[in-house]
Parts: sequence; structure tokens; C-alpha cells
Amino acid sequence: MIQIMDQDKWRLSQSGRRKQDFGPKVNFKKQKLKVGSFTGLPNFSQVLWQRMKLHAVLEGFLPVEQCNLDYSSDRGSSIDPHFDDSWLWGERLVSLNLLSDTVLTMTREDADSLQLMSAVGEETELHHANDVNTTQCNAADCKLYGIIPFSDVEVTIYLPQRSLVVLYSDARYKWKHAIHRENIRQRRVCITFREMSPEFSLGGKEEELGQMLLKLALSFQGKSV
Ligand SMILES: O=C(O)CCC(=O)C(=O)O
Ligand SMILES: [Fe+2]
Repeated sequence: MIQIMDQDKWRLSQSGRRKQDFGPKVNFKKQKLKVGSFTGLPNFSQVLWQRMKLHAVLEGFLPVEQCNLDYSSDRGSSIDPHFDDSWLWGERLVSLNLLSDTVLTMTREDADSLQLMSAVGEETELHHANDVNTTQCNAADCKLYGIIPFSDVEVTIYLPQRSLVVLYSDARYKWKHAIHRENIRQRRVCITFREMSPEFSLGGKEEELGQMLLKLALSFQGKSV
């Protein structure tokens, strides 16, 4: 797969990444979408799609965009904490991690807090934490009741080479994701597949355009745009 990708041109992107995109032409700021020069997902992705769909979490997954990202330690590649767009892209973000292991770092910036649970049967002060408003407790109370602001929490997810990760639900909408530069030790290539949001899916306002893009995507005849 990597050999096939390397026969194609990699374009320099932000933060030392290189990229190859297979998807429609999008202006996220203006929420404008056009087919542009999109000709579908690449041929080699058909077999990946067939396999990933076998997992329950990816039931009915219809990828309409593929983005290949190339990270290298020489270029200091990374990706800053961010949410993926949710106007055009649907709930599940599927990433295949290739060539080397890395770590996905998840963080939150909202005011919510994490309440630590005491071990079953253990009588501790944490049992009283239900009485505390977790978004408004002061620092001393927070400590006493085992409440930690999410802004102080970092979740690191180890991604072995050849692993597939699906971000959905809170991991998609509440937690930002990032790849830090220090977690790129060797060349790493990540393939991300995205599905369409409800607006562009069956019954949505932009269903027609969505269906047209999907037909194109799933022809698997694409060249990078
Ligand atoms: O490289 C990764 O694993 C994440 C890529 C990503 O978050 C993105 O392309 O939006
Ligand atoms: Fe992302």
C-alpha cells in the first residue's frame, strides 16, 4: 500500500506533514461543497473497507473521503489538538496507523469534570461526591471529592503499527485529538476515512449531493485531488 502511495505525489501540508487527499472540494468556513476533481477513493482501499465493515462499530460505514498523511521525525511532523469538522463529516472517524507505532493524545477544554470512583465496598469521602456540583466545586472540594477538571486530564492511546482506531461519540465530539511530535519516531503513514454527516445522508437536506459523492467515492477509481 505504501509503495502505491509513494508512486503518487505527496503535497506538503501543515506542521511538517505531507498529504494525499481523495475527496470533494470543501470550504469548511463558508460551508461550501463541490465535486471538484474528485474521482473516488483509490483502488487499494476497497479491500480495507470490506474488512473494516466486519467490525460491529463500523456497521454501515460508507466512506466518502480518504486522507493519507505522512509523518516523519526529520520534518518534526505532528498534528495539533483539534476536532474534525462535523458539518460535512459524520460521527465515525476511522484511522489506519501504518509503518510505525505512535500515540494519540486526547484532551478536553470544556468546563466539565471527571469524578473518580472509589473502589467497590470502600467507604471513602468519594461517596459523598454526588452532592457536589462537579462543574462548580472549588479546588479544595474538588480534591476532597476526587473531582478533576477535564482540562487537567490527558488520555494517551497507544496505536501499534497496523492498528485501526475509530473515534466516535465523546471521543469525536468532546475530546480533541492530536499527535505530538515526540511520538513520531520513524516514518508514519495514517489513512483516515470519513463518512458523511446526517445533512448529506439519506433523508438529509443535501441527500442528493451526498449520494452522488458516495457513488463516486465507492467506485474506487480515484486519483488524489
Ligand atoms: O494522524 C492521525 O492519526 C490523526 C489525523 C487527524 O486527526 C486528521 O487528519 O484529522
Ligand atoms: Fe483529526
